Amino acid sequence: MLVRVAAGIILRDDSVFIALRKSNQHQGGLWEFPGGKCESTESPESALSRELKEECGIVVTESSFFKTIAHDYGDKQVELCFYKVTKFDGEPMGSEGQQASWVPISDLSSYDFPEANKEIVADLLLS
Ligand SMILES: Nc1nc2c([nH]c(=O)n2[C@H]2C[C@H](O)[C@@H](COP(=O)(O)OP(=O)(O)OP(=O)(O)O)O2)c(=O)[nH]1
Ligand SMILES: [Mg+2]
Repeated sequence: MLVRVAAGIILRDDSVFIALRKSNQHQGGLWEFPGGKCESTESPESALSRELKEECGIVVTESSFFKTIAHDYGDKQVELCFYKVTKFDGEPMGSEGQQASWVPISDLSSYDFPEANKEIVADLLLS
């Protein structure tokens, strides 16, 4: 099963907004950049805006494509399109009851992310 996912690296000053995946979800208990699956005819940009509205309550007003990462989890193959979200309306929160918070980019290595995110986290730590 291959799923296309759009995820937002929501940035403000030197911090990034991350959320904890619920224990019953795939890769549960790990931190993520909020986002979700692209619907069949949906562009990644549209999926990003829709998912960040649903999951974090923000309206994306400026974003730029960062990187695509393909990863095989064995039970699931994902193609993750990461976008940097640099402007948005509203204050992000965990709208679906998930734990979420702003963390300094320099602290990202203290959080456990899914395997597919390791390269992105490394890129951010270097930037
Ligand atoms: N959103 C997000 N998903 C990630 C990241 N890293 C990573 O491996 N994934 C994987 C976990 C899931 O298999 C998939 C995303 O699916 P999802 O569960 O967020 O999708 P969704 O929001 O549409 O959720 P649902 O309604 O189908 O439960 O991508 C990440 O940083 N952000
Ligand atoms: Mg999601």
